[in-house]
Amino acid sequence: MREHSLRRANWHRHVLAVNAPAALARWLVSGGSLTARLKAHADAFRVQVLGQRPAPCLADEAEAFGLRKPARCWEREVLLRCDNTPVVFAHTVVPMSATAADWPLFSALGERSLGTTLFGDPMVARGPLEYARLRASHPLARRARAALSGQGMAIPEEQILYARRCLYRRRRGTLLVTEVFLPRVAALVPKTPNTR
Ligand SMILES: C=C(O[C@@H]1C=C(C(=O)O)C=C[C@H]1O)C(=O)O
Repeated sequence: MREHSLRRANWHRHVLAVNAPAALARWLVSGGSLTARLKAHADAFRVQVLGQRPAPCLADEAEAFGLRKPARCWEREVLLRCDNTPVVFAHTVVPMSATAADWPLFSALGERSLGTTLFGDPMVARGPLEYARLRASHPLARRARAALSGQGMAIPEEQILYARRCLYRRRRGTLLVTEVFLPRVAALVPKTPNTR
């Protein structure tokens, strides 16, 4: 069944526009690497790779890239797991127009976090965060739900999922990361008292 990849979300520059519960809003606006922050809330952190393959980007991703229609991209989808609980579904797309020199580490990442390659590289420019409420019909909400099926953590269809996205640039390449925050992220507790 076509997953309505033309379904778009309304992406906002200000987090208040998505009216997220406070426990989620804190994660949506968190600066720096999400990986580093999640690691501070878990004894064990894992990037579970769901797939990395060629695929057309979504309609609202084409818009973010300034393209008139979806372009073929390298697509990477992962679940970020804290103490084996999935807390974020992350979806990253790199237009095929980018060269290996633009994102030298992307293709061979495996279960290493993408964040470690983005935040450690002075050549990477990070754009502003954007926020959205994803209804069940949004392709990324569908994929996040599908990724959790069979893990006893089914998300009710009527539940809104909160997401953020960020455009990164390096040399002539662009890379768009979208993070869909799963309900269980709200229950994470810092492992060290001064972590927010
Ligand atoms: C961008 C980051 O990398 C994280 C890791 C990702 C991956 O390995 O695919 C994708 C999105 C992020 O949540 C980060 O840590 O901030």
